[in-house]
Amino acid sequence: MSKRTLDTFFSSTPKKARVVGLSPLPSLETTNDRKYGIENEVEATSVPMKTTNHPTYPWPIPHLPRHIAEEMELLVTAQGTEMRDQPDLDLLYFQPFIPKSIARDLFEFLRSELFFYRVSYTIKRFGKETVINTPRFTTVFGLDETSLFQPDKHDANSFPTGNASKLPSILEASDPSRPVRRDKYKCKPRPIPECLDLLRRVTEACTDTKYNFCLVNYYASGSDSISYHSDDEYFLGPNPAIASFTLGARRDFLMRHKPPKDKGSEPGVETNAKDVKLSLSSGDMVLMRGPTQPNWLHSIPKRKGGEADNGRINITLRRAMIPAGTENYYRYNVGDGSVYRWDTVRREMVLSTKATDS
Ligand SMILES: O=C(O)CCC(=O)C(=O)O
Ligand SMILES: [Fe+2]
Repeated sequence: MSKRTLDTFFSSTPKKARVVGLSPLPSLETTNDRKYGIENEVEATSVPMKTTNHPTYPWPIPHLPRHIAEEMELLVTAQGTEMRDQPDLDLLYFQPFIPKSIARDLFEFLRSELFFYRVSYTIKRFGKETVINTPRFTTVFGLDETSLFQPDKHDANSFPTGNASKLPSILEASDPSRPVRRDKYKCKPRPIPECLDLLRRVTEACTDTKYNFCLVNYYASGSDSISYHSDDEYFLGPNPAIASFTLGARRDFLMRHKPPKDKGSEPGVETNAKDVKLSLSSGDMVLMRGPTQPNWLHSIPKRKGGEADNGRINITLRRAMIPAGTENYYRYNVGDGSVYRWDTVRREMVLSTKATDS
């Protein structure tokens, strides 16, 4: 089958590729192309780099370099392999979704340009307040289904900038002429930057599913991890579909069936479900859908040595239905701590001197 772009995917007469969301000026992304892979573009030093900005961002996030964006546009017909060989399991596994030709540059770009957090929070465990230090870097963008960001009047890809205490409006999705009540959100939601929104749009086309949140994890080494959990919170609605991408180092992704309710027996015993282990490599995407989240747990366990220490980015796309989802995601993925940025010389995440003004 010939490759189709997002544009042609939705129209009956295939047109020449016009990259959705990319600047019509051919020279705008050359600065980034030189930094993240392509060396031989035309010089365009006087043209500013295109970015997404918003008062909640610690710094503007550049659009994707053109060579990455153009490849991504071609992915709308990517085909995954179904995995439904265990009870209650429904996975669509793309090996890869993002081709190797751009996976490395996309990884380097996102690691360098996004802002990250190392979130701590307290929970009550056995009646005692316990501090949990999230064992990975996180960041999040998006807004639940009940609201919309007010785009900039002149450019649908940017948002009014200015003083964070005077945030631009978030609008009621049911009546976009109306800003939301001041107390609708305690957190300060952040729009999905264009560089991640292109991935969101392409994934929507491939998976026939809508997403309004983009969560990003950075596992700096094999000591970073995520413990067994399921993403089946009530604010995602029943049987939520979650698209989960890997960039950078290969890591094991483990899945196990939840123990049958009220029986107190070992996992898998009554369902005959076997544990699942996927070795996720750069560019892979796993779509978890149907009964998977209510019935299965997943994790990225700690690992000693090997390529894990080169760093891995995970991106998940999800759809939150109500404001409780927005509050939850910002609390656990941004929190109220300091912002980190990748230091290209030290080759590690460092505390940024730029204070978050959100
Ligand atoms: O890093 C991964 O592959 C999994 C991340 C995950 O499960 C999550 O963020 O909920
Ligand atoms: Fe998860």
